[in-house]
Amino acid sequence: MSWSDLAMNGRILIVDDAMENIQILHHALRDEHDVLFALNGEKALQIAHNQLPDLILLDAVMPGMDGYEVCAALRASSAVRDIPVIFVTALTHPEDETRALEAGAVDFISKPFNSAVVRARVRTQLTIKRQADAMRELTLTDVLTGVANRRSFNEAMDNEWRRCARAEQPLAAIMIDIDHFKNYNDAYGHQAGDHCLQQVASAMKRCAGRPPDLLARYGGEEFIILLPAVGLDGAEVVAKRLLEEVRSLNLPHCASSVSDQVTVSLGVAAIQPSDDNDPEALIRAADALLYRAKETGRNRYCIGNGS
Ligand SMILES: Nc1nc2c(ncn2[C@@H]2O[C@H](COP(=O)(O)OP(=O)(O)OP(=O)(O)O)[C@@H](O)[C@H]2O)c(=O)[nH]1
Repeated sequence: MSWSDLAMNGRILIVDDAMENIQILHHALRDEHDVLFALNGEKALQIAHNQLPDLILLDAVMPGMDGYEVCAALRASSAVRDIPVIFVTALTHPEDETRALEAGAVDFISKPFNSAVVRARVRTQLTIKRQADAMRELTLTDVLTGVANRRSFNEAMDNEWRRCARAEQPLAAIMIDIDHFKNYNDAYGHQAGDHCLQQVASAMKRCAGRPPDLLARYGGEEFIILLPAVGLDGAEVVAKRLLEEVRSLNLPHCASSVSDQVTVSLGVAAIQPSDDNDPEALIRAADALLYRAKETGRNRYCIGNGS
């Protein structure tokens, strides 16, 4: 993607209580972007959460929830906190502009505005937003396999833990380790080892691909899958599929005592998150069960409840 691409084809939400103002902005932006609109603050928040626009153009003065309140509500929600907001308003005092910026807006445009200036400012903010998204993606992704990294996993675990505790739903984790991977590296070389990790990661991704499921690289050749709202029975289904999917890669492993192909061992645990336990309990349980799977022959899963 080039610099200029970063500034185009955004999803822009226009929020204004006057339809004619929306129409003018829509006219200014429609050739470069996908435009959504809302006639009040409540609707704007709903659309922001459901459609995750790249940028919001927000009127300050509206009946009911005004622009400042909308901005504060956006900033208070982690799902939409990073969507940049540009105020577009008939207010012109420096205090109004200051208040908007203090509420979290990234820019402030006074009406009447010039369409070319609005387009240029939207392009600038869109570019910044996309650069920030790309940076964030980099900090959360494992470079070799493209799956989530440990930091990303920790964030997801905290969120899902709280979500499952509130909803009184279970949370399952599967810890996965490639069998005799040191021998694999020694036999085939480190580069082949890297390639093996990539293929095993892709295979595992196919087994746990529903939106709340998360596959992460937990350590060198150790992976973890988090399965929100899944109990032990569901996790066992995923574990069986994982073993099968890795076997069906048919990757030769001449230095394994278990099989002539690459295999994995799994520790499968589930827990009911609450105030009386913590994420570590689930990880510890999955890790102990993985250890047991290794001890009892590898190329298998061991399963149990977290305490
Ligand atoms: N190629 C490659 N190897 C890695 C990477 N990260 C870790 N490893 C290797 O993974 C191996 C892990 O070996 P061990 O933890 O001793 O375990 P193992 O040989 O898999 O044996 P078991 O787990 O007991 O079946 C080490 O040799 C690490 O060097 C990586 O990114 N690329």
